[in-house]
Amino acid sequence: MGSTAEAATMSTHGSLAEKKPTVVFVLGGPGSGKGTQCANIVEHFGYTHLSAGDLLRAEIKSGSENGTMIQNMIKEGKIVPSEVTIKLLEKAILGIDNDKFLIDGFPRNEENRAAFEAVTKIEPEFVLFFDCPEGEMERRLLSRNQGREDDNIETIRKRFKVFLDSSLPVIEYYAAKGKVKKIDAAKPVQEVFEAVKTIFTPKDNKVKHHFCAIL
Ligand SMILES: Nc1ncnc2c1ncn2[C@@H]1O[C@H](COP(=O)(O)OP(=O)(O)O)[C@@H](O)[C@H]1O
Ligand SMILES: Nc1ccn([C@@H]2O[C@H](COP(=O)(O)OP(=O)(O)O)[C@@H](O)[C@H]2O)c(=O)n1
Ligand SMILES: [Mg+2]
Repeated sequence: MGSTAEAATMSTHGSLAEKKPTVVFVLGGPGSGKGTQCANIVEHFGYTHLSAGDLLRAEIKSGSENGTMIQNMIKEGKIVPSEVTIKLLEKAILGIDNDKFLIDGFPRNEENRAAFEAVTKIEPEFVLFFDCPEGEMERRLLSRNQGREDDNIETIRKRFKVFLDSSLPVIEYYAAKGKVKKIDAAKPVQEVFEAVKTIFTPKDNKVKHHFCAIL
């Protein structure tokens, strides 16, 4: 998490439309395990993890002029205007010397999606979608213990509604383009990561492993 906060304060050069990094969007309901699995992917596959929520929380802490507005929206489970979030993502990506990024928790609505596309001209490689029943997500959020102001039952219910009304349509948009890789996220962390690994492992590697196994 520290790395996203640091990156957000680093100097920037050029624009995202120029840098054109490889981007994977990591989506799923609140508590589906996006952050947990992104940490695993970073360790094994050389991506940099950027959580839109972490960047927004760092922006509140930095005392920025938008801080109070962001804080109020997060408390209500609402989606912060794209302009703010995209600026933070852009600054982070341009400040990090890598060309492969996991963008976690973004785009969360149609406005996020269309604005990112218009500003950066970047199409995601694919969209990783962690599919998890609401009851399981609720249990996880209520025991997350990270001191988050939005992990209370009242805000959690609002976040679930925003997910169904605004975020699922974005996933459906990419599904219609054949870009969604759906994962059953209700299983234990390690089992979910086995499924994630299959997606990130290059195909020729899979073939090699297969031959090694039968030799
Ligand atoms: N597969 C899993 N099974 C059980 N608990 C999980 C699993 N994945 C994550 N968790 C826990 O659930 C909580 C939410 O996970 P997190 O990765 O923060 O989700 P998200 O970023 O999607 O909100 C954390 O406390 C995390 O440790
Ligand atoms: N693209 C985004 C991502 C998060 N957010 C805000 O940040 C909150 C927390 O997002 P998060 O991704 O850290 O939450 P989790 O899904 O990880 O639980 C959301 O409920 C929104 O209020 C946003 O406004 N726009
Ligand atoms: Mg998260």
